[in-house]
Formats: sequence, C-alpha cells, structure tokens
Amino acid sequence: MERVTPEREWPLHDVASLRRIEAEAAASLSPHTLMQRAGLASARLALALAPHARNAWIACGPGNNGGDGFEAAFHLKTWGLEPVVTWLGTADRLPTDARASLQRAQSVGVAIQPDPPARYGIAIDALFGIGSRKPLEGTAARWRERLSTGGVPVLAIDVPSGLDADTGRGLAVRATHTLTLLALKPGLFTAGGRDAAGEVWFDDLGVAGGIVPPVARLAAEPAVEQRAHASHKGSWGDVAVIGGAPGMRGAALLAATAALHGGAGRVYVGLLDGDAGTLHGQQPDLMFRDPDRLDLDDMHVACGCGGGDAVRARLPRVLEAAASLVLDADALNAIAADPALQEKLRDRGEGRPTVLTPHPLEAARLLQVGVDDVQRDRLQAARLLGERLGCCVVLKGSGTVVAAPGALPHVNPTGNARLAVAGTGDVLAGMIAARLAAGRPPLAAACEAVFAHGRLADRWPAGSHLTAAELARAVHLPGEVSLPPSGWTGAR
Ligand SMILES: NC(=O)C1=CN([C@@H]2O[C@H](COP(=O)(O)OP(=O)(O)OC[C@H]3O[C@@H](n4cnc5c(N)ncnc54)[C@H](O)[C@@H]3O)[C@@H](O)[C@H]2O)[C@@H](O)CC1
Ligand SMILES: Nc1ncnc2c1ncn2[C@@H]1O[C@H](COP(=O)(O)OP(=O)(O)O)[C@@H](O)[C@H]1O
Ligand SMILES: [K+]
Repeated sequence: MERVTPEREWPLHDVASLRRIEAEAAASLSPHTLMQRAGLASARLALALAPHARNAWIACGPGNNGGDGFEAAFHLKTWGLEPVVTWLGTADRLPTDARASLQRAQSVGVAIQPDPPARYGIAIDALFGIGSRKPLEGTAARWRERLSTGGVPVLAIDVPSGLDADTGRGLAVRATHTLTLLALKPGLFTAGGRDAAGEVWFDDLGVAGGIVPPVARLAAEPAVEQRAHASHKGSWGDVAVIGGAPGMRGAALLAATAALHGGAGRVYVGLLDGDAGTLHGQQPDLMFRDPDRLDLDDMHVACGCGGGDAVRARLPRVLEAAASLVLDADALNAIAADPALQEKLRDRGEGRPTVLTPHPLEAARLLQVGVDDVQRDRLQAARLLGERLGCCVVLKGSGTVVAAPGALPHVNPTGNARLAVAGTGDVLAGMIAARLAAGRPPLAAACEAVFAHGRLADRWPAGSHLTAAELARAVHLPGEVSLPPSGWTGAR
C-alpha cells in the first residue's frame, strides 16, 4: 500500500480495463483472495488513520464493494474495535465473495444494524465501487450525507460512493481518504473526484500491473532543467504575447511576465490596444511592438490573453506564421465561431505545434456542445477536441486534462481553488509558451507548465491570497526554487 504522490507518473485505468485486470488476476488466484486482501488493506489503513478509535461505522453496499467492507469489519473486530455495519443489500442477491465476507464478519460477532451508530471514531465507505453507475437515492443518499458530514476520518474503499470512476462526475461521498485497488482510476483526479476522494492511497492487491494498457496517466513532477553554460538568450527562444485589447492589457502582461520568469530568452508583447507608451519604463524586460510588425516565423506565440474582439483580425496571420502557438480565451472563442480559422488551425499540423488552453466553457464552444457535456467526461472532451483540431489541448479546471492526438492523455495532480481568480489562465498561457520556446514538444510543454502552475498554488503561503500578478512573478524553471515575489510573507 502506498500514498499516491506526484513524484512519479501513475497509469490510470477505466472501468472496462479494470474488469480485465480483475478477471486476469482472479483466474490465477484462489476464490475470495482479492476481496480478503482488499478488506485487510482497508482495515489497516483505517486503523492508521484513527489509531485511537474504539468503534467504526462501516457502510456496506449490495455488491463486492460492500464485501470489502465486511472483510474490513472482520479484521477491525478481531483487533479489538467495535465495528458497526449498516448494509444496503440482501442476502439472496449478494455476490459469492461478498457473501463469504459477510459470513466471516458475522462469525466474529460484527454487529449489523439498520442505522449508523450515534458516535464513531472512523467511517468506512463501502457502499459502491467501480460498479456505481447511477445517482445514489434513498438510504444510500442519506448515508452519503451522513458519511460526508460526520467530522471524523472517512475512508472510501476503491472510489467514494456515487463517483463515476471513469469521469469523476456524480454526487459522491466526501471522503478524507480513498484506498483505491488494483489500479488508479481517472475519476479520482478530475472533475468532482479530487473533492470526493481526499488523500488517495493505492494497493495493487499483489497483482502485477502493466498487463492491461492504461487509458491515461497522472502526470509527474517535471525533471530539473539544467541549462548549459554555453547558451545565450537566443537558445531559450523568443516568446511573443498578442493580446491586451483596450481595458485588458493586464492579461497580456500577465502572460508575458510568466513567460519571462518561465525561462524564455526574450519576451515581446504586441498589445492590441495600440498604446504601449506608458508601459515601457514600468516593464523594463518586456519589449513592446506593434502586433502587426512582429516577425512571428521564429516566435513562440501566446495569443488571446485579453484579446477581446480585436484578436479576431490578427488570427489568420498568427495561425499562418507562428512557429509554435498557445491559443487562449478570446482567440479560442473567435476560432469556435469561424470554420475558416478552424481550417487554418488544422493546417498548422505537427510541424508548427499548437496548444489550446480552454476552460470548460471555451471547450464547449469549440466542440459546439454544452458545458455539462464537457464536464461529464473531461478526458473524452479534451481528446475529441485535440483530434478534431490537430492540437494539444489543455482542458483547465480541477484535475486539468492535457490531451494530444495519438498520445495518452494526462491528468494533472496539482492545483487548487486558489487558482480560481481572474488572470491565472493568462499566466498559464505564458508558462506554456516559455516551455515551447525552450524546445519542449507540445504535450510535454503543456504538462510541465500545468504541473508547475498548480504546484505554485499548492505551495502558496497559508493565509496569503493568491493573485495572478504574484503568481506570474513566482514562476520558475522546473526543479528550481522560486524566490518569493515582493510582498510575500511566511514560509513555504
Ligand atoms: N471483482 C473483483 O475481483 C474485486 C472487486 N473488488 C471490489 O468490488 C467492487 C466492484 O464490485 P461490484 O462490481 O459488485 O460493484 P459495486 O459493489 O460497486 O456495486 C454493486 C452493484 O450495485 C448496483 N448499483 C450501482 N450503483 C448503484 C446505485 N447508485 N444505487 C443502487 N444500486 C447501485 C449495481 O448493480 C452494481 O453492480 C470494486 O470497486 C472493489 O471495491 C475488490 O474486492 C477487489 C477484487
Ligand atoms: N478550483 C480549481 N482547482 C484547480 N485549478 C483551478 C481551479 N479553478 C481554476 N483553476 C485553474 O486556474 C486557471 C484559470 O484559468 P481561466 O479560467 O482561463 O481564468 P482567466 O481567464 O481569468 O485567467 C486554470 O489554469 C485552471 O485550471
Ligand atoms: K466506496
């Protein structure tokens, strides 16, 4: 059993591939082995989370997830605790393994009661696992609420009940911890998954992984970037930010600042409000140019940041010329509304890579669906958009998904709701442009920047509000320690 941390990349398996892993493992093991291992691991982790608990509430469901719960109850009882099981199922419909575990729990005197105990030191959510396919109703919904609001540690076995393991949708138990079994599931890390799952632990139940290919990967921390002594500013690429229509200059400056701190050799800004005069002295390391006169052929362009309607007219040239390109915000909206621009985007192909950075509403416009359709299956939405437009796609939000044609999508494990503040998307666009300028391929550039962007938010000093301007100044190369921007207080 181990805690899931971003020190390494983790394969993610959907329910269909998990069923294959289960079947292959079960074929070489004696019956009931996997459930016994799952229950023992769950009981061990529960005890570690609440070492002083005298009793536990174990909410069991009608299938094999409930069986894991009975098995955990069996162990907790033999270790001297007083587990109380509430059970949603009926004996006649219980799967064979779960029936065996129910009998083991009953044989050592585990109490099965109609209602949860008034007090308990820890709760185990064993209502539904990967078999969960519809919203919880009736008693299951009541227990979900009770589990989520009990004020004690809640350990979900395999997945928090109510959560779709593939997509992270569904009103689910809010666990403090999840022990997931056999393989990690994408739904634990995107959409509602991160809020529902809490801290994720993994047990492979002694089954060697790797036999069934994953459907996605949980991204890992990027390697430390070593820059050669014998390099110069030209080695690290030129970034051009095109955006900043009247009233929205700030967005372009945020992207440009982030690109600069992210390691770009030179950063140009083509402001669409036409007047950069007042900015020259205040932003000494940025170079302001007329956007129509920037020579984009050798530049890594971030386009859209605060671009307003004015960006639309610039897009044909940007799409034709930019060496590599990050498209954000208003640029995406303009492309969503114009099939000719979509064609130009597809024409860029692999030779001149493009990264799109939509939030869910922008992705919905590009796909011509509702935002709920995007959020219902974020991996699929990102994958589809990438294939349609021939681009790398960064679908932002909790559990950002990065997808590119022909590659396994990545789910990002860092970031938090502190980023839900205006301008942090512009910072991300600049960071990706800097990684492209450093010569990274688009999927790697996007994954590295998204990881670093979220990591900065995760390490933001407690009690200090995150602002996009401070975030942009805190950006640094992978593996380097960042200097706190002025005004920061507290240790990180
Ligand atoms: N099969 C195996 O090899 C193993 C299974 N294990 C456990 O078994 C779980 C999967 O078990 P199951 O396939 O029995 O599925 P679940 O226990 O997740 O769900 C049981 C059944 O409940 C019904 N159901 C689903 N959602 C419902 C809802 N909202 N309201 C009412 N009924 C609902 C469905 O018919 C589903 O098949 C895993 O998540 C894991 O916890 C582990 O013991 C490890 C080994
Ligand atoms: N609740 C959240 N958890 C994790 N990341 C978030 C959350 N809310 C926003 N973010 C991140 O913050 C950034 C916001 O980008 P965006 O929506 O484009 O905002 P803006 O256009 O104001 O810059 C994205 O990188 C997104 O993934
Ligand atoms: K569960």
